[in-house]
Amino acid sequence: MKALQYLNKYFSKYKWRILAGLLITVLSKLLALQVPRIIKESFNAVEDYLNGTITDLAIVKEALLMNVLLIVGLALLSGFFTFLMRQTIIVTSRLIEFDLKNEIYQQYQKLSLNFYKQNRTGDLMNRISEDVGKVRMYVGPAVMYTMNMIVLFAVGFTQMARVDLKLTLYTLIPFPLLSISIFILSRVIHKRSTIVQQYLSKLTTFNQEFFSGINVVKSYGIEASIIKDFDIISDLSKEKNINLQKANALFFPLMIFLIGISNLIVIYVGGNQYINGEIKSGVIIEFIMYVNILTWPVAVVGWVTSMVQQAEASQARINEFLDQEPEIKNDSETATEIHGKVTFKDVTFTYDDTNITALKNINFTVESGETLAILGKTGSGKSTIIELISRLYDTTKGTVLLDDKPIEKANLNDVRSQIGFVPQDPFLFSDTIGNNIKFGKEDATENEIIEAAKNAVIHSNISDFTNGYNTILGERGVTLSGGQKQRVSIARAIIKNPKILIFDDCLSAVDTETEEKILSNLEKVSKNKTTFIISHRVSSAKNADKIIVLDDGKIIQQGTHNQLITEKGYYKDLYEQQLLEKEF
Ligand SMILES: Nc1ncnc2c1ncn2[C@@H]1O[C@H](COP(=O)(O)OP(=O)(O)OP(=O)(O)O)[C@@H](O)[C@H]1O
Repeated sequence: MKALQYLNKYFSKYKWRILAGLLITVLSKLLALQVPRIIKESFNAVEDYLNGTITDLAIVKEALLMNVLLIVGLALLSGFFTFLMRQTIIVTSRLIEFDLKNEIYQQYQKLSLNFYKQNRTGDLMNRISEDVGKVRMYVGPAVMYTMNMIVLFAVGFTQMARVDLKLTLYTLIPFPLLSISIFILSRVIHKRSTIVQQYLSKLTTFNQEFFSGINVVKSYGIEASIIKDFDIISDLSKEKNINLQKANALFFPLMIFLIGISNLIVIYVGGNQYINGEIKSGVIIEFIMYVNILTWPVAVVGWVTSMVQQAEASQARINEFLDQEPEIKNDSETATEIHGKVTFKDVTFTYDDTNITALKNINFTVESGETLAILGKTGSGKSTIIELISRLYDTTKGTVLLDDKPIEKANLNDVRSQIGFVPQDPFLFSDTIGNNIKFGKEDATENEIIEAAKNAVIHSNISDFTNGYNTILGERGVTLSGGQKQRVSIARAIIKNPKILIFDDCLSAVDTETEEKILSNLEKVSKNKTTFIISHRVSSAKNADKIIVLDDGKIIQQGTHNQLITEKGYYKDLYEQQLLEKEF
């Protein structure tokens, strides 16, 4: 129950609704439990007439009619209160479900990049949907059935004991057996449903990866082997589901069997008491009705226990994420004005998950408004530098300074809002092209969007689409080419008008002519902005104020284009090689 304590704050938030639910439950059950007594009185009246205690038939008939009307009235009222009970408690559980989902979602937004690397998407989705659903069963139905059971049992038992204590005790003999066996069965159901849940998670993750990689699957023609893998998981999932259903199927027969035993006891013991003249026949009918009313809450004990156990397991999984502190925290609440000077001072960085030291003792300074080009072989650490500037990670050793102060001291939101980042593999949302560009500046006007698109040399492509900037992208819309996606992503960064612009190898998918155009536009746009250009092409780097060349996480060359082409090394080789390629 420890994990579930987390939900107490929500119980406290909705305490008045829950208390109202409790009150309504008490009323509804008090009314429902009057019915057996009224039926007993009706039977007793008939019995009294038959054995001559009452002689006036009209009185008996009138009593019967009154009782029938009373029962109908009670049933209607009790039904109305049951409706209200569900309205209060189940609605409260939906409100708590809503709050909890929002809380998890907000936490997902806060958590750092590493968290997303360590956890699979299917798992993240399951915790916010399936697990929250299980927790809702605890805050809703489990609470409602528990209230129901306590009220029914307390009131029902008192009423029965008042009528006949001996018969009450006999009637209740099978009840502990009933609750113990249902408790055991519920544990089995719980274990099996946990396994079913795990397989559901595996299936979700499998499908999610398959749909994301559909291009690769189709182009490699490996559908058959994917189907085979899917069959294996889904076969196991089916087997586990059948196992669960076998246990579920035992639930009702077991309950009906034990109710039957209780009824037999009432008939046998009550029948003997009747023969001995200790009770009237109406009491037997009354007790049979109590047995049937009380069995359900007893049976529900096991079910509720299993619901609580499942909710406990789910809440523990949710807490695991909620308790995680974001690795990158915003330590400064005060606003920070960003000018854009970036300094790396003896920076070393090791990725936790792979233990790869991607940067080793890096030192450089880029003045505000300057452009730095970063070149180097693949895997040399270029993107890692960018990740440290955007504070997606913090350094392992050394310091990144922003405007001469450690970047950790700056307000994280201000840092990120002053960075326009174009990643290597741009991501566009399933939305219109215009909205994808506006993503960088929500209140951008149409003219600003067009201006940014022109600077990214994508405007004419967009204009060629029938719906222009209103063209929908993504699953149900147009698929852009790699180069077009890169340029929309560049427009998104430009429109933001940030102090720092970062282009991570984002011109790789455009031809050299378009690259030239974009670079010349960028020169205008990036005036007074600190700009980082990562590239494998000298053409992208040559106009930069500074160039650094990385190899295996270390700076092996730095200087300007004119300096580096005269220096023996990677840059000169690359320059000559690309010059030759151009000539051919
Ligand atoms: N998120 C990560 N987790 C663990 N290791 C990583 C991660 N990202 C990069 N690495 C490793 O760090 C090293 C540097 O990677 P980085 O992406 O910075 O290189 P790069 O120079 O940008 O390469 P490319 O030109 O191919 O984009 C590589 O060995 C890579 O495998």
